[in-house]
Amino acid sequence: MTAQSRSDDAASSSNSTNSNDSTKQIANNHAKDLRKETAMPILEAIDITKDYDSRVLHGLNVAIEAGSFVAIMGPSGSGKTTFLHILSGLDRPTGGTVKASGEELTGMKEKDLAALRLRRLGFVFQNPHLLRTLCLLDNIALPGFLAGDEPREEIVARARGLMASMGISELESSDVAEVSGGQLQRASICRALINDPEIVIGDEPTGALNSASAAQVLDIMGEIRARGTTVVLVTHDPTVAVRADRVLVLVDGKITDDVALGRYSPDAAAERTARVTSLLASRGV
Ligand SMILES: Nc1ncnc2c1ncn2[C@@H]1O[C@H](COP(=O)(O)OP(=O)(O)OP(=O)(O)O)[C@@H](O)[C@H]1O
Repeated sequence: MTAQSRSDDAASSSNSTNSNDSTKQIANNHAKDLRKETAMPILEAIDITKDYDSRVLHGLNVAIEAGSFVAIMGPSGSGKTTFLHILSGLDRPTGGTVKASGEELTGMKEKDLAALRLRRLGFVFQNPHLLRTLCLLDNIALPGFLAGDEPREEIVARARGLMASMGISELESSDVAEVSGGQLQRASICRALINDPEIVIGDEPTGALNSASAAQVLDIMGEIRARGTTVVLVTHDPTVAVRADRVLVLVDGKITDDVALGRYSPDAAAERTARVTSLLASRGV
């Protein structure tokens, strides 16, 4: 066990009570009015292709419903991250169209895309890209300041509420280098949520965490989604994918499987894990 994972374990056990509260508070902070949902997909990929030296995405079509939790899986190099970046406006496709709530991202100017990413999407990566020059509270509040829609005190209050909900209140003034990987990832989820996004995008958000911290992050993701925020994750890990209600498998830049698992419940975890594992095995993953 590494020093980092030991400190994650300590953090996760000392924060277990907070984590239970966490979910309620996230819910309050990020409750979406489900009645506002429409039948229009919140994200839609139409005939997406991407060429580097050769073609890596081959005409992908996916419609993601508002409020759903989608896991994208597949072998290394199959195009998962490329597709996620295109879906979320971090990258542009070579061909095809991406729509967010019916609005085309593909032809948007970079300035408008950046504004959309800032206000409507929240990103959680395997390695949290927090700024070393800022304390955790300021890192979390920063996207709120950048959006510039609200008084700073309100943004800071929301950042504090999110930190409390994730059990990391005591780390407000900490430097990025002073906290464990699990705590850092919880801070990066707070940052992703600060502008109350419609969609949380994750690229292996538990990939660098020990199992206790990973489970905590997954519980948080599940709660975010349970309140109506759409969650789209890339993952290699079947224990992450079983939390999703839909699993897409990408092999050689094509969607080979699109499987509806239904809502996660812990009682069905083993059965769902077996289903996802056998699906991946059938694709040679
Ligand atoms: N910026 C780039 N320039 C050139 N080729 C790239 C670039 N980004 C990705 N690729 C190539 O595109 C293909 C798909 O890469 P991508 O990272 O999307 O796969 P992945 O399924 O996410 O892989 P992993 O699971 O290992 O992260 C790979 O062959 C990769 O080498």
